[in-house]
Amino acid sequence: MVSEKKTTAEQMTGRDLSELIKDVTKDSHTRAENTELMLCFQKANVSLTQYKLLLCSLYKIYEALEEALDRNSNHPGVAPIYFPAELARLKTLENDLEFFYGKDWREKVVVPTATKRYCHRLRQIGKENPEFLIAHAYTRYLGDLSGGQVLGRIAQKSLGLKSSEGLSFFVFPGVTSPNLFKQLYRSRMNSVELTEEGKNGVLEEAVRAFELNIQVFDDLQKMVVSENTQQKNSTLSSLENRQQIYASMVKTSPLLRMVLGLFVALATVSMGIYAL
Ligand code: HEM
Repeated sequence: MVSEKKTTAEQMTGRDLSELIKDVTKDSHTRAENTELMLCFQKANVSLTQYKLLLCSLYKIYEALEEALDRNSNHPGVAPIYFPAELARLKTLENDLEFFYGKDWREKVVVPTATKRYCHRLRQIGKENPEFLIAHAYTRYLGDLSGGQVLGRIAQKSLGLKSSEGLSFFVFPGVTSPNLFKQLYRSRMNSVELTEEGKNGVLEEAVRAFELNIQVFDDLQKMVVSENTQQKNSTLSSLENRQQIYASMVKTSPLLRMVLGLFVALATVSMGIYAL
């Protein structure tokens, strides 16, 4: 289920991890780009609800990812790709959430089941297979430094935000050139010593990481649809309530009925005079 594109031992021989990981996640990347949420971004059609819900989930995901990376920063499978000063996103997400939700944002963070599942997996491998964190760090950070940069500009335009308020997640002050940094990151990934089994494990984990992201985007989109439906229903029901109140007022008050009758008669006569 996890390995979408099996990489044979022959195909793997002599190839760097950074090349292999890009190869095995190619189809997953296309699927992630084509989720409804990501398509909304690409069409510059992101609503504030969508963006705020995405920030909540990213906050929980980076909290779990960065906790696991920090705890394993000396592990030989993690140390070479550990770049907290350049990459850490947790603080930026806290700032953005405070901007949108206010001081008590922590009480307002809501996430779907898929996000909880993703965080659970991150905590689990942090304890059991820290070298698999390479796959998750690659999927998130290199994605943020690639398509993520365009998504930030689109979000700013879609939401009509001034400056970078609410968008610090997309800004990497410690990375002067995303392309150069990605090259360095790839070379560090390639320097990690892994057995064939370990390498395969990382590749499978990368496909899983994309899958977990896709599930989060799909769940978030369902939440957005259900929030919009709830809002529509509550607008409709308040309209219905108002209509019922007017109707019962007319029914119960003879005076009001008389005034309304007089008003209708006057309007009819005025229209008649106007027509002459
Ligand atoms: C609107 C959605 C997206 C667009 C337009 C987009 C676009 C891109 C582009 C243009 C690149 C650079 C490709 C290259 O250098 O060859 C890239 C790389 C990457 N993207 Fe995305 N992306 C999107 C969504 C995602 C998502 C959702 C993830 C992961 C959850 C992701 C993960 C990555 C990764 C890991 C890379 C680095 C690939 C590598 O160099 O090995 N992307 N993306």
